[in-house]
Amino acid sequence: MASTVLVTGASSGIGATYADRFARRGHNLVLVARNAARLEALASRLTQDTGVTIDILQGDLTRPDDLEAVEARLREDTRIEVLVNNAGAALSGSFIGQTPRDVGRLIALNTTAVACLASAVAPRFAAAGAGAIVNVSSVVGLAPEFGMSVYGATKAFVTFLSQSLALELGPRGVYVQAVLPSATRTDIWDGVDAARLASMMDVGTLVDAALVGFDRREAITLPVLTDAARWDDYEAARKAMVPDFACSQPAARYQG
Ligand SMILES: NC(=O)C1=CN([C@@H]2O[C@H](COP(=O)(O)OP(=O)(O)OC[C@H]3O[C@@H](n4cnc5c(N)ncnc54)[C@H](OP(=O)(O)O)[C@@H]3O)[C@@H](O)[C@H]2O)C=CC1
Ligand SMILES: N[C@@H](C=O)C(=O)O
Repeated sequence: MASTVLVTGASSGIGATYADRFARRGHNLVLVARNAARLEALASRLTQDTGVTIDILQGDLTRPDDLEAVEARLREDTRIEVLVNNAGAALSGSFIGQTPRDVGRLIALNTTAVACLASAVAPRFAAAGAGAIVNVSSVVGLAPEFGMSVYGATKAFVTFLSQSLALELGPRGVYVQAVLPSATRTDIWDGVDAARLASMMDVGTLVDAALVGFDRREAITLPVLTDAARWDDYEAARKAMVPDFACSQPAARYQG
C-alpha cells in the first residue's frame, strides 16, 4: 500500500501541485491550509482523478492550537511517511516599512511551523528508519541582495535546518530535502504585474523538477542552477572555514 504524504499549504500554488503529483503517484494525502473550501475542491478533484484517500486538516499554522493539531497527526499517524513543509508567505518592501507584527507572523509561519512539524515527525521516522521531510525554502535565502530581508532570513533558516537534519537523520534512514525555488507563478505574487508574472517559472515545471531531486535523494534541490558544480564550490568554501571555528584565539588581524 502506498504511503501517505502530508502537505502544508496545499490549498494553492506549489503545495497544491505537490498534492496533485503525489496523488498521481498513488499516495494518500493529508492536506493542510486555512482555506477549507479550496482544500475540499482540490481533494474532490484528486480523489475523482486518482482514487486516493484524502483527509483535510484545516488550520492556521501561526496559531499554536492549530499547529499542535498537525504535530499530533504527524506524531500519531504511522501511515504518514512524507512531510512536505511548504506553507509559507512572503513579505516584500523595506525592513523599516514592516511592523514587528508583520515580521513576527512571517517568522511564525515560515520558520517556527516548519521546525515544529519536522520536530513532531522526526523521532517517529528515525525510529522506523524511513520517511522523508521536504522543506520548501527559496533562492532568496541565499541572496540578501534581493532586498527581502526577513523573508530571505526565514528561508536561510529553512535551508540550514534542512542541511543539519540531513546530517543527523540521513544516517538513520530519513531523507531530508531542501527545495530552493526561484520566482514561480503562484498566488504568493498577488498584485504583481502580468509581464513580471509571465516571466516566472510555471508551478508544475517547478514541482516536477523538485521531484526529480526527491527521487535522486538530493539534499539540496536548486532547479534553476545551471551549473551544479557552483553549489559544490559554495559548500566547499564554507566547509574550508569550519576548522577555524574551533580556534581559541582570534585571527592575527584582530590582535593588537
Ligand atoms: N512562488 C514563488 O515564487 C516561490 C515560493 N516559495 C515558497 O513556496 C512555498 C509555497 O508558496 P506558493 O505556492 O508560491 O504560494 P501560495 O500563496 O500559492 O501558497 C501558500 C500556501 O501556504 C498556505 N498558508 C499561508 N499562510 C498560512 C497559514 N498561516 N497557515 C497555514 N497555511 C498557510 C496557503 O493556504 P491558505 O491561504 O489557505 O492558508 C497556501 O496554500 C512558500 O513557502 C514560499 O515561500 C519559494 C520560492 C519561490
Ligand atoms: N516567494 C518568492 C518571493 O516572494 C521567492 O521566494 O522567490
